[in-house]
Amino acid sequence: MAHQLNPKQQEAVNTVEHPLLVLAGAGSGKTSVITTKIVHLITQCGYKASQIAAVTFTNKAAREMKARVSSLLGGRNSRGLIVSTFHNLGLNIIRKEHKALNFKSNFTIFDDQDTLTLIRDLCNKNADADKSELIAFQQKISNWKNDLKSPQQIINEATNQDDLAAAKLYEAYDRSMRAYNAVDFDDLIRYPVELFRANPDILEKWQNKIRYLLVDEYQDTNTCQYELVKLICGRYGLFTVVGDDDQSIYSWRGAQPENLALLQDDYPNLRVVKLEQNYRSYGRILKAANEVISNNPHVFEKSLWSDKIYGDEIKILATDDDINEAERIANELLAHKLRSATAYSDYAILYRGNHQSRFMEKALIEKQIPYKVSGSTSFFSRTEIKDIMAYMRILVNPDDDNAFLRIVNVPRREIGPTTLEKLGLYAQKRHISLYDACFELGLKEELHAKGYAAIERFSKLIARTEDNVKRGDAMAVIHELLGYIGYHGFLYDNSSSTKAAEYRWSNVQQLLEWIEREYTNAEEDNDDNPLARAINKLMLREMLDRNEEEAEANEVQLMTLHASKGLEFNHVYLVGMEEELLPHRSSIEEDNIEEERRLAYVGITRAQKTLTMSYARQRKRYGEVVDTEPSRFLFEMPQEDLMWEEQQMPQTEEERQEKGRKNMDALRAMLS
Ligand SMILES: Nc1ncnc2c1ncn2[C@@H]1O[C@H](COP(=O)(O)OP(=O)(O)OP(=O)(O)O)[C@@H](O)[C@H]1O
Ligand SMILES: [Mg+2]
Repeated sequence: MAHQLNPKQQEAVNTVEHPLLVLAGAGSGKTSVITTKIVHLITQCGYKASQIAAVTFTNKAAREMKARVSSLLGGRNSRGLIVSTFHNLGLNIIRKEHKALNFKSNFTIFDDQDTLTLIRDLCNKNADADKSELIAFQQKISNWKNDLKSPQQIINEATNQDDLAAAKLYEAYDRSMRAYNAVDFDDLIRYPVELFRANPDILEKWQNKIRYLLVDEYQDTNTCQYELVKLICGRYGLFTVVGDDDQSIYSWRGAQPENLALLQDDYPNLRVVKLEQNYRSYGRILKAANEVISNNPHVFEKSLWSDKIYGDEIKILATDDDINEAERIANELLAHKLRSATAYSDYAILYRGNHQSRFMEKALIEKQIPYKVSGSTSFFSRTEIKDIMAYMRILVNPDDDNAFLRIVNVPRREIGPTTLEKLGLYAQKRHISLYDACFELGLKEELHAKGYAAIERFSKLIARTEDNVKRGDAMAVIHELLGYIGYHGFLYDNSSSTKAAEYRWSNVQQLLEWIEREYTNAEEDNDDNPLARAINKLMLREMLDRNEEEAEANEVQLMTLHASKGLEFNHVYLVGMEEELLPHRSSIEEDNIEEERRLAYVGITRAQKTLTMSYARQRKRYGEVVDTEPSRFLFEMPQEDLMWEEQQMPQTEEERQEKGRKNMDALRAMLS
């Protein structure tokens, strides 16, 4: 299965003494270079596997890479090889260096929802306050962290009252996170960077450990991640990074394609290798992709060619509405499968936003087509999973107030909002966590007897369980806890049907299995807090991806365009090709079409053999049915390679002119 590398790829693999950037378009074998290079370093250059770290973008990609390396190494040892995401690498560093960072070993990871709750509390807003303002704050804080700015710096830089207020909020946020013994996703990168900057000895230790670093999807690293790369690689810059500026799709997380250019400044001895042969897609698909992306301005000129066959025309389905679109796609897929004797796993359905999967799933279920939705949030954003995770989090870190609030009344314990408010005030006054406040004598005087009794029952239950976890078989204790609180029955009382309840309960079982597996691993590593380690790992959604791995059976893959990065499928369906969906409305408003075009480029280049696209003429948006327009990107593709199911017949004169203008623009762009 190992293929012969072309000379350029070989050059990239052999360049070991210089920092190296591989800059190349989709499907040109960048990831293959990384995999082969790891093997080369171990077998030809005297590196131990444990001295090499490779950073990928998703856990799924990390797993695939690890498996690939192991198989290429044959019998040789790949023990200690680090292949992980930036966040997992950061988590590892924090875990090992938590003392220097002033965290307790049982620190928790807050997800976006947790941090939003915290921000809401800090702003003194109630639960149904307008979210958009809070999200804006959340985004601001995230940006500051990614730019490695401390709260103090931001406060000093503030020039008006609004800025100052936001800066103060950042400071309060930071303090609270410390108090909770918690970190957020941005901290997973920021803290290692701060740690390394402040402690040369710790940095040296890590530099000695990681002797060679490889980074995939480099175009999506942000300032903070780049800083981490620079610190780990030190002066000599023993690294290989590979990327494609045309696939940069995370600007909203602070990714800067300019980092590609920065490398040259920071490492004057940088070597650059460009790859130009695409090994993935049939000619027509590659041509369409190239033409769409040629509408973006380019810093780095690239040209991709393929010696594969030209392939079928790209089909464009015109459908009535979202439901019809889903049914049509399911039918098309089934018909294609019957005609060409393929497996379900040869197919992927890609979309712009997670919400688009709903109708798709329904249609697939009706046709009994096995499928798998992969993505970063679906499983872990389920209520039952969040509930159980909150129980787990409070067991490993009782100071986690968000977890406390999530489950204090789940299942119902008759603890009313007034009681909670008083508890909150009390804890705030005393600068302690909600959980600790439960045990203070002073609290009793503040609460009604009934409220206090309920709080006491709850806190004692947690204390008892925590104690039992420490003493013995944590998993048995957890199962017992769920039995005791009657979570199973609670699900039945709170689900729309028995079937829904069963499904939710099976999710809980699934989660417990994952926890158990991680717990056992941690125990085998003699971790002094195995449950904490297991829960933290889960918080990083790693288990969700593992679920995908198990399911890599014979199933159609459903995912967002963002999640599809780096992957490839024989037959790709790109749905919802409409204005305001792809390109997304917010990007149109912000005049950020280029990023949307890159997203379309990522989608198109996932396809190996066939590509089908669809749009709906009407779609439900925020509860309202609206008329839609086919995406401008459809008109940017070479029209001779498309097979429109329906001739585009604009209705009014105005529409006709608009269409004509679009077509002309597209044509001009193609010719230029
Ligand atoms: N020299 C080669 N000969 C034959 N096939 C190759 C060669 N190099 C890579 N491939 C195959 O081409 C496909 C694309 O490779 P790979 O995923 O490494 O590309 P990539 O540049 O990382 O793509 P993306 O930009 O989408 O991440 C894979 O199926 C890979 O096995
Ligand atoms: Mg790749």
